[in-house]
This record gives sequence, C-alpha cells and structure tokens, in this order.
Amino acid sequence: MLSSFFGSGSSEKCSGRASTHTGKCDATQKKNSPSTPSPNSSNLRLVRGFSPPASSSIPSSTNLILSENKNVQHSSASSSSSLPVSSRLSSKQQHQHHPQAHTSKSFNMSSAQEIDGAAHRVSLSASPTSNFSTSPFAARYQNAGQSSKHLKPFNTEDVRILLLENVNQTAVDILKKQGYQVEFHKASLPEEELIEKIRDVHAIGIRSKTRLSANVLKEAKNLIVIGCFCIGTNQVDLDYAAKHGITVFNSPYANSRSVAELVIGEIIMLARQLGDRSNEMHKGTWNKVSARCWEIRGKTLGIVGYGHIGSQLSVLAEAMGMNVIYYDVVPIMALGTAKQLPTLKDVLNQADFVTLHVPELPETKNMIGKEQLDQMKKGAYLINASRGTVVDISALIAASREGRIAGAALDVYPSEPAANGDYFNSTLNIWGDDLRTLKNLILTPHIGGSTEEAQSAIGIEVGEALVRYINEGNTVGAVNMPEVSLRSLTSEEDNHARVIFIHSNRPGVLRQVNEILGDHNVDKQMSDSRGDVAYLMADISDCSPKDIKVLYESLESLSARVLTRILY
Ligand SMILES: NC(=O)c1ccc[n+]([C@@H]2O[C@H](COP(=O)([O-])OP(=O)(O)OC[C@H]3O[C@@H](n4cnc5c(N)ncnc54)[C@H](O)[C@@H]3O)[C@@H](O)[C@H]2O)c1
Ligand SMILES: O=C(O)[C@H](O)COP(=O)(O)O
Repeated sequence: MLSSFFGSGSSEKCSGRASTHTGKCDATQKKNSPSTPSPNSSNLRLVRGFSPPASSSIPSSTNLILSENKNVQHSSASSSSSLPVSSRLSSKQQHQHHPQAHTSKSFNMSSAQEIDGAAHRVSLSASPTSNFSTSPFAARYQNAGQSSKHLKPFNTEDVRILLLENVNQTAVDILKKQGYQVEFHKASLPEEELIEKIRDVHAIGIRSKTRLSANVLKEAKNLIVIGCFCIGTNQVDLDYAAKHGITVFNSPYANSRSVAELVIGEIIMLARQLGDRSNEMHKGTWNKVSARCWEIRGKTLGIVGYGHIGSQLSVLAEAMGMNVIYYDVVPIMALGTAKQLPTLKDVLNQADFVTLHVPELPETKNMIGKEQLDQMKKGAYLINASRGTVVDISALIAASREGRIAGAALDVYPSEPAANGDYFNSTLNIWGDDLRTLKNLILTPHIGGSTEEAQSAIGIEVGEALVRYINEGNTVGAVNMPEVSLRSLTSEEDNHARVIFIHSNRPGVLRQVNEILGDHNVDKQMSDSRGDVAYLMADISDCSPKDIKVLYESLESLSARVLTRILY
C-alpha cells in the first residue's frame, strides 16, 4: 500500500498551503480550500510539510515526500499532522489507513498495475460500433511474474487536480478512482481566475486553449504535473515548467486520425464547393453548377509537415487516387508513392491542395503569407488544421478576393474563444467579419481532434500518465523531462523507498547524489537529462524512517536541487 507526503525542513507551520513568495500562510486559499484543515490542525501541510513516519518501521504503504526549490515554506520534522486524518477518510480508507500515516502529509500513490487494470482502455475504433481495447502501456509497467505493491489510497483527497476545457470523462473517472479531488470546468479560465485556482493544485489538465505561461506557472507553487489532453503543447511554457520541476504530458497521436479524416472531407468539400451549395440551400436557393467543381482523383495534395497527421493523411489521400508531395524540415520516409520535395516553394508550386500540419513554432508563424500564397498554383486550395498563427489570414483574404486561390478550409485561428458561443467576430480577430464573407471557405471551430474516439483515448492516455507520475514518478511520455521509469515496487518490498530527484544538469551533481545514496542499498537507479534539467530515480531497500529523513534532507541541501520527492 502506498501513501505519501511532501517534505521540507524549516519549522514554520501553516494550516493551509505555503506561499512560495512570502513563505507565509495563504489565508484566502485556506478558507476556500475544501480539504483545508481546521484551525487547530496547524501542522498539516497541504503540500509540502515533511513529517517522517513516527515509528521506526515504515508502514506497508508508500509515502511521498516532495519539496521544491522555490523558497517554499518548510515545516519541521516534528510538525506531524494534528488533523484527525480519520475525519478526512472514508470508512474503507480508515480501515486501510496505517496509524503512522497520521504523522504525514498524505498523498496517495497507486500502483501502475492498478491503473492499467482500470476498466478504461485506449479505444481505437475502426467504426462507431466496433471497438477494440488495448492499452499501449499495459505491459510496460508491470513486473513480470510478480505482484506489484498493492497501493491502497488514503488521504488521496489531498491531491488536487484542476481539469479545464471539458477534458473527457474517461480522465475524470481515472483520476477520481485514485481518490484525488477533481475540479472540472467545461471551458478554459481567464488568466486571473486561472492563477487563483492553479495556486492550490498539484496537477492541471488542459487542452489547446489554456495558456500556461511563466506568468501563470510562477504562481503554481504546488503544481508537479501538467496534462495536455491534446497533441499541441505550444500553450505551455515547457522550458519554464521543466526548470521548476513541473513535468508535462500530452497525447502525441490519439487524435491524428480524426484530423486526417476531417481534412479528407474538406478536400472533397472544397473541390465541389459543398459549403457554398449547402449554405445556398439553407437559404432556399437552388444553384446547380459544375463550373470549377472537380473530382479529387489525379489531383496533387501538398502536405506541409509530414508527422503523425501528415503521414496518415498521405495514405488516405493516395487511397482516393491523389498524388502526394510533401515538405518537412527533416527527411522522413515517404509512405506509399508520396514524394518529399526539398523546399516549401516546390510543394506550393505543384500542389492543387496545400494542407498544413506543422506545430506552432517561431519558424512556423505566418509560414503561409502573401509570398507563399503567390507561389501556389492559381485556383489551388489551402487547408489549415494546425495552428492559427501559421497562416497570415489577411493575406489569405486578399488572395481569395483576387481569385488566386479557389477556396480554403480553416479549423484554427490566431485567437480562439475560451468557450462556445457567439464569439467569432471582429472583436476576437480584426479580420473576423471579412473572413466570413469569402466564397468557398469552410470555417470550423477547432474540431480537428474533436471526435468521441479521439477524446476518449486522450482522456485515458493522459489521465493514466498523470497517475503514474503522481504515484510512481514515472516520466515515460513526458514532453519536457527526460523519460525515466523504474519497474513498480512489489508487495514484497514493503520497506523500500523510491527517491526522485529533479536537478539542474551540471557537472558533479550525480557524484553528490550518489555520495548521499551510497550509504544505502540502491536496488536500482536510473537517471537521464534533457537540456538543463536532469531526472533521477532510485529504489533503496531496507530504508528506515530515519534513513528517509536523512536522505531527504541531504538531497534538499544540494544547490542543484529543483524538486525532491521520496515515495515509500
Ligand atoms: N485542429 C486540431 O484539432 C488539431 C489536432 C491535432 C493536432 N493539431 C496541430 O497539428 C500539429 C501537427 O500535428 P502532428 O501530430 O502531425 O505533429 P507531429 O509533430 O507528428 O508532426 C509535425 C511535423 O511538422 C514538421 N515541421 C516542424 N516544423 C516545420 C517547418 N517549419 N516546416 C515544415 N515542417 C515542419 C516536423 O518535422 C514534423 O514532421 C500539432 O502541432 C497541432 O498544433 C491540430
Ligand atoms: O493540439 C491538439 O491536439 C488539437 O489542437 C486539439 O486541441 P483541442 O483538444 O483543444 O481540441
């Protein structure tokens, strides 16, 4: 059974969360917080109080100690929780709860096996009625032939998760099953409200609208992990997050097929001017025409960005008789008979349809402007389902009005509303009203990845990644941290501790860490770095509560420390 607590060393006490900047208790947060201890429970740290187990034996649970190099207020080793923990537990949890856990900041951990055993599975559906269920992670995290340490929740209500932007129910279920406190919102939040809420949470789940800039993240004193329930991660300051020990996960390809299918539909719609015909019929106008309406067979599709989506699309387009050419900044093996061309200009010169599938990067901002639109064949079509900043929309409006392009489909925009409603106008984007007047223009509200299949699969994939990270420290699939994993502890490894140390990647740190760990029996260890940040995990056997405290404090004293967590 795993339980957890966060730790740090000073003797200041606070009944609510600690304020990173001031080192003072945040009374407002305390008042608003559903799991805030009562006033007489002044020793309980909601996040970072270090309270080692009271007795000499580690409970048959795994606890987590966490502290971060953010001037966070510390509590003393003696500041064990005076909150009657039982009052915050369900009767089942109370039954499972070890008395020693009263002394600790509890933060549940559940085994990867438990997660993988969840009813949810990534559902890759070939049709709305035929699903097959598989979790790509199911095998990876299990110990061959051994039962994983059985990690029963207690005090998991202390783990707070904020889910924004209508993250799929599959994720909500996975996270709630862990006992975490989950706050769910359908839309994204204005920055001020986001800052207020992010201060309290250990994990946040977002989609493409919520910007987690350094300005927002600097307020996120308790945050250890971000789940982007989408492909794009451009909305998060990944570098800032990594340097502050906040790991970011996404779902790299669960919605690729949905986007590729949308684009196939749009190619046909544009070629046949279906958007206009349909609009006319809605207004009562019968307009049967064949002029400038085409089959797509034999036409050339130019794909810009031949990654997960671009390459899926390539296969589908060829199956419909199109010729495929593509441009990518890296050499990528062509699928089918597609051809990679050396420059963007080559693709623009030759394609009848140009479709964009690049990430939002400084280099892709306004990648398609007047110059590039001029390089396209007269009468060609443009599709953008990547990011709104990739196309200069004013230039597109001009090209369309001058008849240089025959049509366009846009799914993404430089500014997008935070919620559904009548927001797509000139207030949002200055060209909003002009855009809506264009002929043969398909406008969709960023729905490329919005299918039941994609959203459900993303919810499971990212939800499970969050649980594995919170409970076991596993970073496989992280986009801003080195990928490090150790096999789960087994039920025979009751008194093992798992050390997680995120640190600045500079010479000599590993030697210092290993000097500290060297006094113990290190069963297994893995370390990797990514840019300026390194991530180390080590499982230590026969670890007494005193050992854990010493280990923790020694690691905390290293100047390279970004974040220390000890799970036991
Ligand atoms: N509309 C939607 O709902 C929706 C859904 C999913 C993804 N997206 C967007 O689509 C983008 C692409 O998704 P993906 O899964 O195919 O990503 P990917 O990372 O698998 O592929 C992107 C490709 O673009 C290439 N690339 C990068 N910079 C380039 C440049 N300057 N010129 C040419 N090629 C360049 C990369 O080398 C890579 O091959 C995502 O980053 C996301 O922003 C939108
Ligand atoms: O990055 C993505 O996966 C897409 O842009 C979809 O974003 P969404 O989840 O906000 O629809």
